[in-house]
Amino acid sequence: MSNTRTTPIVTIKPELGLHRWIWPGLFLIVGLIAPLALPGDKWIRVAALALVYVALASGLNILVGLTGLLDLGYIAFFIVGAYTTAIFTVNTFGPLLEANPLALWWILPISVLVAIVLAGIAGSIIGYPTLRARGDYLAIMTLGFGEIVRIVSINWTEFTGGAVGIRNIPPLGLTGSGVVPPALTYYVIFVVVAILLLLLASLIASPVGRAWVAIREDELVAASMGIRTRRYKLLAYVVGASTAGVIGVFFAHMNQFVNPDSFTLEDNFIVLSLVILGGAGTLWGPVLGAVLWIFFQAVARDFSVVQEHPEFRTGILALIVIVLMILRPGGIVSKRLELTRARGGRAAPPAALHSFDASDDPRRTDEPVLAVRELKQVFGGLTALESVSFELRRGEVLGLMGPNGAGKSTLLNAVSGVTRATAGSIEFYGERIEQLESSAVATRGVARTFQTVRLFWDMTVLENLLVGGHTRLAGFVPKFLSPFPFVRRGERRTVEEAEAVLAFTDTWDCRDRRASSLDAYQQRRVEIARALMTRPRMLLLDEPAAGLNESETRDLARLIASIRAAGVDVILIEHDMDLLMTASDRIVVLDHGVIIADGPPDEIRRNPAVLEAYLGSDAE
Ligand SMILES: Nc1ncnc2c1ncn2[C@@H]1O[C@H](COP(=O)(O)OP(=O)(O)OP(=O)(O)O)[C@@H](O)[C@H]1O
Repeated sequence: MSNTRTTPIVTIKPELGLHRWIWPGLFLIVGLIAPLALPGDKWIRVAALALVYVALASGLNILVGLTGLLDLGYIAFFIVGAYTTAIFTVNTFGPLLEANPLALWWILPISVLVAIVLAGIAGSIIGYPTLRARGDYLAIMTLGFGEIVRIVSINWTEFTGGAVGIRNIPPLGLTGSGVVPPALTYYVIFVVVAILLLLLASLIASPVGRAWVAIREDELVAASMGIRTRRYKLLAYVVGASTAGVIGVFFAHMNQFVNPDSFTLEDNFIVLSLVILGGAGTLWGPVLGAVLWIFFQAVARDFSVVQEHPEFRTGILALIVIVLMILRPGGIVSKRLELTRARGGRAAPPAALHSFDASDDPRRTDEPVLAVRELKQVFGGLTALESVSFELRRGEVLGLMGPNGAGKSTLLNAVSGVTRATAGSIEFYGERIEQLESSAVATRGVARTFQTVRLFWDMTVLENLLVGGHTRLAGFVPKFLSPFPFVRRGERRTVEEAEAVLAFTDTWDCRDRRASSLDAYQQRRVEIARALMTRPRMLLLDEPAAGLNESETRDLARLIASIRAAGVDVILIEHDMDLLMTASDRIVVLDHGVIIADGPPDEIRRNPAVLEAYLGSDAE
């Protein structure tokens, strides 16, 4: 069988030079001259409001666009920020500010810090229980949370002033009192939003951003690369919430009052629409979406039909989003996000794999690499595995065969932590791993591929491999600090390693190709390369030859042999008997969840129980 390409080849190279400064340059220039160019104070106020929505949409984009987590209660974090500063500057420090208005310049940073902490806590409160929820459940939970915060703001009268709200919040002037020109307020908000965008952009360009996109693309695979998915999802909530909290503070000072009418349920949908309109998952899409919408809304307000029916404005937004989703599903700025700028060489480096020399192995013991004992897996009424016991020894390729539905993939899922076994034990280098999450199993040195190839389709091949190398890119905290040289050095080293692995798996030519534009054999090899990037000690291959032709299968056998020679032990599930018999040192045969044979390929070939199970009546 030969492979046919179904999608055109898409090559994506990082933007270098001046090109990458177009959007930030445009934002800075337009942002700086806007108050000078706009006709009058009314429009400067509109521009300041647009900046508030830029920050809101960019923060929500971290959740919805990058990480793929729907949040319909996002405005709650904005409310937290706005009320924090209102309570601080009016209730707590009000008398002090009256006596000394300049005190605003130290009270404001405190307000911002407290807003970050409170909104961050609110973000983790909503984030934590929703970590296991997706889709509809997540949407409803976030919507509910948003409403709880709004209702609390209405009813907690002694703190929030109830329906009346809090008035006389100091303006964003240099003196902290008096009448402040709108242009000054605008520039303060512009600086804040520019800083927020810079922080978000550097976070997105760091390994954290790549981990978020990996979670959005395929959470299960991201976990099997060692990414602690719950931690990163929680981080996305905290970052998104803190962004809304900070801009909430400045919004309150801009308006000089807050009350429950300042924030409606509808605002959640508007901000979400702006993210989608501009381009979810892009850096500049939400910025553009917010600016266009707020200005459009301000223009529309002058039309009599909109004055009579203000609800038309939201209706128009909904209509625009629907039309855009049909014509341009990626949003106005549908430009793909760059997930690394690090570049290696132009020519293929020497093919190499981080090899494990058993003699230096500090964990070297006489124990087997993997010992599975009495493993049982029950799905509802179906027993997929029944008391399965076997071992993988050092330096071995272990074949796993059995008819369809025998339980092979179920076994691999249990070993790699994708599913939790019902009973029994799994030891990897003497350590019990059957209760561990798949990310923890991966960090201990177990990598895997999937029966149906599961790449991060929207990423390039190199980016796929960098996700595989994620756990080595410094600790959790430095992963945030992408602009700093030591993180970039780490990234460059990982890129070099990825390129060596690409050469090793003979996929160097695909380095900058979008994964979705690879042919079937390239996909298989890239999936193996990505697994090898985790520097595994054991590699689990689930039917890697499915869909390959004869010569590709022979190549694959050679690749498996060189992986083993590099010190990685392999468990190979395969229906292709030639490959299984040539590549394996020993074969375990499963049938109906039970091991019926375990021995060298020659013995298995002649084993009557195997012939009976595999070939049925043809065995005779
Ligand atoms: N998550 C699940 N929930 C319910 N049943 C499952 C689940 N996963 C697997 N099964 C069932 O467990 C049995 C074993 O399936 P498994 O995929 O492990 O077989 P396999 O040996 O890998 O087969 P194949 O060679 O066709 O991939 C099948 O009957 C399957 O329907």
